[in-house]
Amino acid sequence: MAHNNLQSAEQIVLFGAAGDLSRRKLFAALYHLESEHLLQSNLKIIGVARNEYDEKEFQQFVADNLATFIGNEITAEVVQRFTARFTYLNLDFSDQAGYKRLKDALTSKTNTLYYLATPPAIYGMICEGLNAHGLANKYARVVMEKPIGHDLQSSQVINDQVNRFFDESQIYRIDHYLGKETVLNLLSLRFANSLFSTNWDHNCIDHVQITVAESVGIEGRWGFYDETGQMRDMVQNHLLQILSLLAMEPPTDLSAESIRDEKLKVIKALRPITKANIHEKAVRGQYGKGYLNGKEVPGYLEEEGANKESTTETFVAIKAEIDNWRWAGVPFYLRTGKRMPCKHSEVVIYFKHQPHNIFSHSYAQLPANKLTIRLQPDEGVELTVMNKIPGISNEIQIKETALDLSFSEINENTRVIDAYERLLLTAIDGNQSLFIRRDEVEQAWKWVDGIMEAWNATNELPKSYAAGSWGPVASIALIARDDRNWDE
Ligand SMILES: NC(=O)C1=CN([C@@H]2O[C@H](COP(=O)(O)OP(=O)(O)OC[C@H]3O[C@@H](n4cnc5c(N)ncnc54)[C@H](OP(=O)(O)O)[C@@H]3O)[C@@H](O)[C@H]2O)C=CC1
Ligand SMILES: O=C1O[C@H](COP(=O)(O)O)[C@@H](O)[C@H](O)[C@H]1O
Repeated sequence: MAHNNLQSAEQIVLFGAAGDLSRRKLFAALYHLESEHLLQSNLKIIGVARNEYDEKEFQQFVADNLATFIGNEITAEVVQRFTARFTYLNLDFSDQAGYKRLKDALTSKTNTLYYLATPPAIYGMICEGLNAHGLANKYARVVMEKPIGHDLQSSQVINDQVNRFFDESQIYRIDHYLGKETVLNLLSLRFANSLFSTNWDHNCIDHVQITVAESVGIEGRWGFYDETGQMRDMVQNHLLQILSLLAMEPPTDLSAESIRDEKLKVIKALRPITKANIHEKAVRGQYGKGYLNGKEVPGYLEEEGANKESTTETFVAIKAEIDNWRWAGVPFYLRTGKRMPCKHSEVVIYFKHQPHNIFSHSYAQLPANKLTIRLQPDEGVELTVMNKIPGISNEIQIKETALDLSFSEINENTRVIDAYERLLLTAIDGNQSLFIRRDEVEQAWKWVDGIMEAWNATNELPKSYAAGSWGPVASIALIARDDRNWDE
């Protein structure tokens, strides 16, 4: 088994270089790193896919996609410098003998990052090809895209296939939410501010809400999405990663292992949701037709390529509970869906009410303090506090006031870095802290599988909601039962 020596990669091999992810995200992210002079001058990138391109044609393909997906911001000089790094190899990944050509195209004994931008089902086959030609060596690291499997068992199969040839220290499992500025800021907010770190538990916090709403529908990938659904596509990875960063104990330092150890403990402590309590704890929905920005949009079953019988969920709401000392009695309400009114992701921490109200002339019940972390768009942090209304009246009058830290205002001239830029740079540098360890992925599947099994056992269909709404009525009831409301 090879172990990586943690120096910067000098070669990137991009498997699936003609695919959607490469075209839309990876070329653009690497281009931005190039334009900011963050790529070493000797870094080479080899695109590998089935299509027939020669080197010049592939460089043109990269340039065309930069123009499409970045647009006017690109400059000819940077495009020229960037595309000159690319070569191309035509390879069917099932052709094990063909990896000899890849070996010949690479410089040996050089740190090499293999980016698997392909369907996860063929990760094992690619790793086997690399190994057969001596490329799964100590100079290699592998980036794997999500989803790693469809459930715990299939995820174990993929992880086993890759782990046969690569040590965990060489494997970088992507969850692009961990590359987002605002998600990373959860660490600084929690652990660099005593105001929050000393008030971050069941003594002070009433409950937490995590919303990841998207206005997009299925965007021409019905087949893929229908096999997956919102639970596997968003909850198993992105929402559980956000939840574990919010709920974890302070890591001893910022190293990959310290953070991953703490995140794992949170996922392990999630209380199982079973057939016995599924109705109380979780809601799944599927969008019907509706209106978004004044325009009629089709329902999930009317999308192009849809199977009219599909029961796949496009919306999930969950009341998650963490069975540990810090979070006893503090629910974490999660919700995520497609075709919601707008793209809007946020975390809201509701603090506890004051034990006694001396301002009852102003408020029958004092509103609790609330910390809102806007993940996207309009990234920022807002804390609501009670404040005196200026004036000379006999009684002190108070009102709820927001301390608003909008990132675009405080970082006015700073470009918002795309998650893939940061993730690629850290993977090139051999830093695993923003990537997910195998046990985290598998523990997350275990919890999610339990919920999926419970749903299947009920034989109930997902609840319908109109496109452009905030999800099925049942998701409002889920939180209203506890005498709470979703943040508006
Ligand atoms: N697209 C996105 O926004 C996101 C994608 N992902 C993940 O990234 C990965 C790639 O997704 P995406 O780019 O959308 O998928 P695509 O299907 O668009 O691209 C996959 C690429 O792999 C190539 N490929 C597949 N099988 C073989 C093979 N046997 N031999 C040679 N080439 C092969 C395809 O070639 P060909 O065209 O010839 O089939 C294509 O170039 C997946 O794991 C996906 O889940 C994750 C998050 C977002
Ligand atoms: O991983 C995925 O994420 C996107 C949402 O990502 P964001 O960065 O735009 O919030 C989602 O649309 C997609 O279905 C899912 O696979």
